[in-house]
Amino acid sequence: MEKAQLVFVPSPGIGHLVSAVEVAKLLLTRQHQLSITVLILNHSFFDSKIHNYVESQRASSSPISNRLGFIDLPKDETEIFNLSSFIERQKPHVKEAVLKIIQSESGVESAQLAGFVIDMFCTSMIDVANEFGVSSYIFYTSGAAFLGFMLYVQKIHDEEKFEPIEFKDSNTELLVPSLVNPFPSGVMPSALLSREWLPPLLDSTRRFGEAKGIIVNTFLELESHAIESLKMSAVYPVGPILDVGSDGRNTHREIMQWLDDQPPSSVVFLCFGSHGSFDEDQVKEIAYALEHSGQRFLWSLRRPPPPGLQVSPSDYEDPQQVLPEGFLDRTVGIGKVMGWAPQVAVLAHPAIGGFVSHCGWNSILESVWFGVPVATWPMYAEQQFNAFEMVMELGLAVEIKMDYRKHSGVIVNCDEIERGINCLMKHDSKQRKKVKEMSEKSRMALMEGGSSCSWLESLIKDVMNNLA
Ligand SMILES: O=c1ccn([C@@H]2O[C@H](COP(=O)(O)OP(=O)(O)O[C@H]3O[C@H](CO)[C@@H](O)[C@H](O)[C@H]3O)[C@@H](O)[C@H]2O)c(=O)[nH]1
Repeated sequence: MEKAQLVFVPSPGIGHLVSAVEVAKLLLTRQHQLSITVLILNHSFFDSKIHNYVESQRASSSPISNRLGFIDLPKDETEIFNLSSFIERQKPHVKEAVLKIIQSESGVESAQLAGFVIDMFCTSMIDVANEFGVSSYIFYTSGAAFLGFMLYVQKIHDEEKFEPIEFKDSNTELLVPSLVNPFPSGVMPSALLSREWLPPLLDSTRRFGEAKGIIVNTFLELESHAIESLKMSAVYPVGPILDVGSDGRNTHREIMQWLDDQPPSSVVFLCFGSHGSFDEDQVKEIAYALEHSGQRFLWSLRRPPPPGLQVSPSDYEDPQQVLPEGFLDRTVGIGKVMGWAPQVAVLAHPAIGGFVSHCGWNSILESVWFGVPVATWPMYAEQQFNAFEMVMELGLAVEIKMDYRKHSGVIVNCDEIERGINCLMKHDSKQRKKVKEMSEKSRMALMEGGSSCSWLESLIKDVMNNLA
């Protein structure tokens, strides 16, 4: 069999990059004639997490390491960051990197370029794949229901002049093919209400049909209705694709040891993704709720970036400066406050009984994988949609809020938060039972003969056939 080469172009966010690299690893493990180069888009605004992650991947050694390469593209120094124009400016860099790969692969035993795997936000890279005369596959880092939602919104936007922002205030519902329940106006995802994000999102969605396939980070048993509703070119639900390797003990020994000392399923974990942070007033309401609830807790609390700066939140040197006076002393026996958390290791720990989450898709898949029920607190991007799906469609979450939006000025009060947390931590809830069952299904999906494993095989076959 001929050797094949794929080029991956992930979006430069940790929630996109990690799962793209994990898909690459899955493909390489199953197909030994394949090698993959991941192109790392580079901007001076990006935080060090991306760089550190890539370095850790470069340093790790496994049987597939010699077939998985990373290339850093030249750093873009443009002052104001706008994703779609940034991606557009990367095209010549991508082209140059791919030309170099092809030239270095010119021997007899060389691997032929079999296609591009392009992140859902980088669809303009289809143009570059076309220049090389190879197929494009989209990697969709969110769920199948949201993919179906975007396809539907794009259709009614183009055909019936549907405007998400007008719908949001209409108090009506949408009948979306990828959802079982009517979709209420209040949970229209923040990204679709943004002047900056809506046009590129619609542009990307319009181009999905040009791809030879769409690889979705989901699995059939989780989103069966949504997956079956997608009537378009090949969709490959090959998930859940997660990086569940670390046990957190190298970097967060003290926190992990504290968890070791807590009873099973007794701790509520609060964590809001790579861009989640709250103003001081909201932080205090969360603190009051935790204290009143009496539940054990582990809270990843992060400092918002300075106003107007599009950078990620950072960790507080001293979180006491935003917490109610004496909070840390009063809760010393039952809770911990920290910055960036080793989320996967925390969710894997038997002491964790519930997860207050912003509902980023990776966080959702991680909660499912480890069988931890979620309380929804969406903030940005498509998270309001995911919260709706988790509570109403899948029954895997309870609601703290489904329609919260970052920078909306709304403050969720402590009673509402406390009610949500107590509901989340109930031992015999139907959500807990259901998420445990789904956890087992998620693991089976990836086993030999499981649904995702079979989809992965068909994807590999399709990629290898490109060389025929
Ligand atoms: O303190 C933290 C916070 C996050 N994480 C990890 O970072 C990832 C975060 O991913 P995700 O939960 O998907 O959230 P975002 O970083 O917000 O991801 C973006 O990308 C996702 C995939 O497209 C979307 O679903 C989200 O809405 C979008 O904001 C997860 O693997 C977490 O385990 C940590 O390890 N520690």
